[in-house]
Amino acid sequence: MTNQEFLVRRARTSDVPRIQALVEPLVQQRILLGKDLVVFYEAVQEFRVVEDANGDLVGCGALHVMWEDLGEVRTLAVSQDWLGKGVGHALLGRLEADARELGLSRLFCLTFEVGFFVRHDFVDMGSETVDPAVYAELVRSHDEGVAEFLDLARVKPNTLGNTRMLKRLV
Ligand SMILES: CC(=O)SCCNC(=O)CCNC(=O)[C@H](O)C(C)(C)COP(=O)(O)OP(=O)(O)OC[C@H]1O[C@@H](n2cnc3c(N)ncnc32)[C@H](O)[C@@H]1OP(=O)(O)O
Repeated sequence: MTNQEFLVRRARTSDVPRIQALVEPLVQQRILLGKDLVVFYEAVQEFRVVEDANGDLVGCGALHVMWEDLGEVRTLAVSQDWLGKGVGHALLGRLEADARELGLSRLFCLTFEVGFFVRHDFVDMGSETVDPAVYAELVRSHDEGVAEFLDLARVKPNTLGNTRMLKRLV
């Protein structure tokens, strides 16, 4: 355990059903986008999870690389019983460390939890996007998160009410 209460670790394939179960109530509330199990398995290397002293999975979060310098924090979720106990902070810190290790300098997220991310030095992107040459490359992606980053019209239903936020890693 990294402290007496919980451990942040890399996800394993055996965690995937528990990650989906953790996220499901938030999908029902339209806070997070629903994903099929196969999509979670394909992304398992992107995930960090938090387990409590009983080995129960109480949090998850993922880092998705979009471009040379750019990544996205995805599927950051903490179970109801563990909210406000530093699990989200620990997960985001680990994902940021992963991002630095990969050589990224900017982190994107799309969220309703603006206060939490502001307190972690994310800022509202407004209508900011990227330079035209990079835009032309990114727009070729089939990934929904990239489309959300670019603020494309086809993903407006996903972004409605959410805030596009960015953090520059130093
Ligand atoms: C990119 C995306 O995935 S966007 C989606 C973001 N996720 C969601 O919207 C899903 C729903 N929300 C959640 O699951 C959670 O609210 C999260 C992930 C946003 C935050 O998770 P939490 O574990 O509650 O965060 P954490 O406990 O670190 O911080 C929340 C507050 O708890 C308090 N807190 C932090 N550590 C402790 C602690 N050790 N003891 C008591 N309280 C604490 C602080 O007041 C903190 O406030 P701060 O934001 O000013 O630092």
